[in-house]
Amino acid sequence: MIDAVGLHKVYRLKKRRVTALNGVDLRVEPGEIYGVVGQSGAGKSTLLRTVNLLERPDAGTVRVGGEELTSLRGAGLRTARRRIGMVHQHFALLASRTVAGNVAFPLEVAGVGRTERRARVGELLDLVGLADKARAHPSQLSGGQKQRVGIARALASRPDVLLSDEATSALDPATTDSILALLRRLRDELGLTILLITHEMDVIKRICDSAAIMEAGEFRESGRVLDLIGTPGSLLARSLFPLPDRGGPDTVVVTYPRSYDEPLMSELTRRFDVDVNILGGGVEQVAGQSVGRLIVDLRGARRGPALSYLAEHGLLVEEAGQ
Ligand SMILES: Nc1ncnc2c1ncn2[C@@H]1O[C@H](COP(=O)(O)OP(=O)(O)OP(=O)(O)O)[C@@H](O)[C@H]1O
Repeated sequence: MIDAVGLHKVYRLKKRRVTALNGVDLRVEPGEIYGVVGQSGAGKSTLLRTVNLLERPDAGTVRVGGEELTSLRGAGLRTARRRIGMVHQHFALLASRTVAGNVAFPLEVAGVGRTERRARVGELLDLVGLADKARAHPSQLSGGQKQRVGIARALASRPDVLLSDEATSALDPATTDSILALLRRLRDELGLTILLITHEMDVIKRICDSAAIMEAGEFRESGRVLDLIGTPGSLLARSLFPLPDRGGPDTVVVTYPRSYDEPLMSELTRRFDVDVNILGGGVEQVAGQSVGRLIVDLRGARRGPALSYLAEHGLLVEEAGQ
């Protein structure tokens, strides 16, 4: 659905040049929730703004739904952009307009008639659970409610793609949960494709199917979240499951990249007569699976076969020192 290839962007300031995108390739499949995570200055906002051509890349192409946006300008680009909604961290609502007026705004700009506009605004407010707030003004709403208005407005033109610029960063944890749940429901019900940027690993863990870790204008790694977690040396796995820096020569890191019903650790003790001492780790729900990562001391004459047994069962085993 989104296919961006070879994106480069350099900002030229008075005394220096800042490379915000340095050869980024991004592919987001239809109906996928894709998260780009990185620290401040990594280039996430520039990437997001490049996907809908609010920022024109110096090099590279952007295709959305098969259409090459980088080849469009003017009215053609404006029409193509209607297929892409955008949600902002600080909501960007018009204070003087009611909730309904804010949601109606893009429809007015697009020349949609009054009767159709009213019906559509009603549908959208229902969709985000704010039907009773149509006449309220933004100042009367909580942060979570404001973001729901932002989402309803972004969906007004029935886009296929939603871009989310740190949509939950200004919200408390419980409200963040409810907005993430809403985004997932919208993906499921409307078949939306969602590209979000965030500095919170938790957002990746909670709703993303795929993710990229961005640093200094580049993707350090990218792919399906569960595949990345199961890849040796994965930065994403390390960030999602920080482990204590402990252990010695017998210590391994064991990653479960999907849910397992079998009690593998006790099986290991029984079958191979090894001592298993868990030094740290955790199990979390990621992309609908119970995924875990443990740092374990594993000792005994049959340590080697025990580790092979884990690997044969699809677990990733890495020596802790590596
Ligand atoms: N309009 C601009 N003019 C000059 N430099 C810019 C501009 N926009 C971004 N930059 C610079 O480009 C780099 C990438 O910025 P960008 O905002 O894309 O990163 P980010 O990962 O989204 O960070 P943040 O989370 O802080 O917004 C930074 O060094 C930033 O200072």
